[in-house]
Amino acid sequence: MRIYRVKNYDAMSRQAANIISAQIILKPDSVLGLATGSTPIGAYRQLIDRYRMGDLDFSGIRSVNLDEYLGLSADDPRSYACFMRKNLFDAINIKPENTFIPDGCATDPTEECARYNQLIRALGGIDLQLLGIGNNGHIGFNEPGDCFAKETHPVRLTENTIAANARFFSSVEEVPKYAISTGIKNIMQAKRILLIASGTAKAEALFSTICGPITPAVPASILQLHENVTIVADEAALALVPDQTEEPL
Ligand SMILES: O=P(O)(O)OC[C@H]1O[C@](O)(CO)[C@@H](O)[C@@H]1O
Repeated sequence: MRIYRVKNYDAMSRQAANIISAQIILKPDSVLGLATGSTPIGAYRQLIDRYRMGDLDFSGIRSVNLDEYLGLSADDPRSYACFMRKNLFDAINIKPENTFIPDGCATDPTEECARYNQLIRALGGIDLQLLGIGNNGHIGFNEPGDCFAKETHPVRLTENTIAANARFFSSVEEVPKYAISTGIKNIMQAKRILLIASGTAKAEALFSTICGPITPAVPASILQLHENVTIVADEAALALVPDQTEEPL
């Protein structure tokens, strides 16, 4: 694991964008695994700025998102499909037909999961998987449990996640209770993983991820077994992790 300890959210966003930009430049037809939530928004803004400056070209990039709420259509402003259009896709030259997100309105979620797994395989796998982390240690919507979830699957969200994500809805009651998430196996099969985190709310989860035992009770702890993981996190998020700083690129 390579850990970059940076000052704050802006520095985290810049450093994450540096890594994603390098991936795009070195492999213009990369498959990027993308994440939602507040954490990646700054990195997405950086990528948009670099695209506008003429420094990045997304025309050959394919993207697969980690997850989607069940019951929200791609047009629903609260869906992750809408989040991605608003925060990244509509502002860059990625081809809409090259962006993939599980269908939250699939009539048969299990079938949708199988289709999504097949899609990731057909794309040749994920070159760089961007991850945020839930304050309970979840990655994607892989919630703490008794075993590591495998491939894309329907999930019941924990009360913790529902409460944490209520800020994107008008009330906690509106937050969907179920989602479709790619699994730990999909994530672990990515060639490279970039996990980003900011703020004290993530400190315990990050400590357990990096320093704790590998356990499905902390889904992100499995990342200790991946050979190419980079964590970019700010001082607040890394407050409990002993300092072994590497200088940012
Ligand atoms: O970046 P945030 O908003 O703290 O969310 C953290 C995590 O929670 C999710 O948004 C899902 O709850 C993940 O996609 C994300 O990695």
